[in-house]
Amino acid sequence: MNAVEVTGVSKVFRVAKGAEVVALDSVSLSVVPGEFVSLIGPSGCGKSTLLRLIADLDQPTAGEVLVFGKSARQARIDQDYGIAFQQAGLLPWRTVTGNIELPLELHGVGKAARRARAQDLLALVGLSDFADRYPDQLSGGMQQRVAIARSLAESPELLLMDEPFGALDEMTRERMQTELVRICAETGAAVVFVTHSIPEAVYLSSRVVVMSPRPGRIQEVVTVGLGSAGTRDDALREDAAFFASVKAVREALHGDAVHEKAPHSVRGVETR
Ligand SMILES: Nc1ncnc2c1ncn2[C@@H]1O[C@H](COP(=O)(O)OP(=O)(O)OP(=O)(O)O)[C@@H](O)[C@H]1O
Repeated sequence: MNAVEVTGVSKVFRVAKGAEVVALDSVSLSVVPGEFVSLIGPSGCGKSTLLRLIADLDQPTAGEVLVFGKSARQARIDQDYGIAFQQAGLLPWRTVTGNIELPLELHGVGKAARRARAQDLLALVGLSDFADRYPDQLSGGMQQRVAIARSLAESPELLLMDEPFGALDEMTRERMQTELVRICAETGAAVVFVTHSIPEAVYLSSRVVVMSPRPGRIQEVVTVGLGSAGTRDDALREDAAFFASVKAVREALHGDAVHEKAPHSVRGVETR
């Protein structure tokens, strides 16, 4: 059974004066268990919309979204996935441990079990020494690591991540990417990951889904053959195979620019 099955999904937003924005048009995508899939594409191509539909934070205008064979709504009710978005979204009045324990607390997990789980997760993201700090006492990168730990609290088999490293400096970002790959290898979670960074998408993913805007469609899916998550380390960033995949994704994105130009020139000819 697929972790995510998106079939023929369209999303139309009604905006001012009856106008419509076709954010997604007939998008289909399958993500198998344990697979890391990135969504990349120009601003406004519908990446966040697609992730929000999978997370049932919004509903499709047409088509179907299944998560582990259930409706998106049922999967949300059953908390079948963890979510980490760009803003860490931590509760400022709770300690790091309190934030990580929150989803467990909401599901009635006992105090001792919650504490033990939080300690494991803090070790996993390298923040054991910061368990009793408050979010505003941490750097942005540390806060995002806490958010990732929280998204992993219930050992989800699926993580939905929308630019979780977007605000980080390049060095912290690369370290976080390495940590995320390690975490996924350890937990076997599938991931749907939205990013603007080609190297980030290539480093993390087994497949990179390249999207195009107006209307948002899947333009190309680039398979990245860089080995399993467990074998990906920093040396990979200097590897010829890595650069080849970066080039393939870049070309897929540039293909979009070529497609966009063509109709304009045709229209120009028609109006003359
Ligand atoms: N709630 C909304 N109401 C109206 N239009 C929306 C809404 N949410 C998204 N859109 C529109 O849908 C399109 C896709 O937006 P979305 O945020 O999914 O793109 P994106 O690829 O994630 O962009 P970015 O890379 O800039 O984050 C855009 O044209 C956006 O303006």
